[in-house]
Amino acid sequence: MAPSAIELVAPLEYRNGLALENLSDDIDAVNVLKARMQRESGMLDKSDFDSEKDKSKFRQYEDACDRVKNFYREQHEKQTVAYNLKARNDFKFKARARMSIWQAMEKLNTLIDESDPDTSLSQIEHLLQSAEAIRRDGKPRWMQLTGLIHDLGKLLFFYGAEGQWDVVGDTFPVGCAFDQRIIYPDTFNGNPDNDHPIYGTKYGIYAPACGLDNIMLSWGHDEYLYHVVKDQSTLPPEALAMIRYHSFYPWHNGGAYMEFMNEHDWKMLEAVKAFNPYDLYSKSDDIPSIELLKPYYLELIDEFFPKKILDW
Ligand SMILES: O[C@H]1[C@H](O)[C@@H](O)[C@H](O)[C@@H](O)[C@H]1O
Ligand SMILES: [Fe+2]
Ligand SMILES: [Fe+2]
Repeated sequence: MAPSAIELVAPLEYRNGLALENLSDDIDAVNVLKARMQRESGMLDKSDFDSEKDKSKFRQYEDACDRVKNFYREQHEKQTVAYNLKARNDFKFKARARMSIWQAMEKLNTLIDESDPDTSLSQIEHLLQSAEAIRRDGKPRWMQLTGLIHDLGKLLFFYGAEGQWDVVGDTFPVGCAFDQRIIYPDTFNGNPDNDHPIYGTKYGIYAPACGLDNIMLSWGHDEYLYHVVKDQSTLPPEALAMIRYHSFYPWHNGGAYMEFMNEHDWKMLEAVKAFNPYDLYSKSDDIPSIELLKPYYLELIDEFFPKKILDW
């Protein structure tokens, strides 16, 4: 019988089954081993077990492992209006850290995103995969840089987050009814806002066509990074929208909450949709070489961030 992908790439301890029983599913196992093998051997070419996945295999939440399901249950129960007001207040008044973009990317290297059924690579690798996919397609430099930084808001995890539930995962508005197009919609039954007399209604605390800028999206890496980048870079509005709304899948992918959009949002929706495939599908690309790519991206960062050291 032909050896499986795991057997082909696994170091001896894995082949003997010692560590494999701890790994929840095949995709985790293959990604972790692939990353490790490539890092150790300096081999960065397409390998013969390459797991190029077909597009319908991404974001399969019904088949996801318990880690992902538990993550969303907790997030959907805890993202309330009250929590979101507190998070924004903390963001405004608490000092966090000062560092460069590249330092931020390196710091994120230890975070494995519990909400993500499609990758278990470290965040720096995901950022480089996204940026490289955008660059390969000949897209503008500001968009390449947006790919490179779009998830840096996950740094929040190290600065006062209550867990991963207020950092990663898809986003959705709070203060109005939770839409059925959000993944695992039933888990909102445990959210105290769900049957609130105002927050539980279609428009809630908002008015039709008020603009997404006036909607409070569940607090996490998108909203946080948007505020950091808006004030400290020269990136265009499209880049800011890509950052702020890239996790708002019920909107850009599901077509929910359109009633709140204004004219500007319709333009931004196009940008966010153009960005999405590079974020999502690059997760099955080869693992990029951080050291080889560093000089190119350091120059790109300098182009749009006038200050080397940012306030996070
Ligand atoms: O699990 C992922 C991950 O956390 C991404 O960074 C986020 O942008 C996505 O919306 C989410 O589904
Ligand atoms: Fe993200
Ligand atoms: Fe991402």
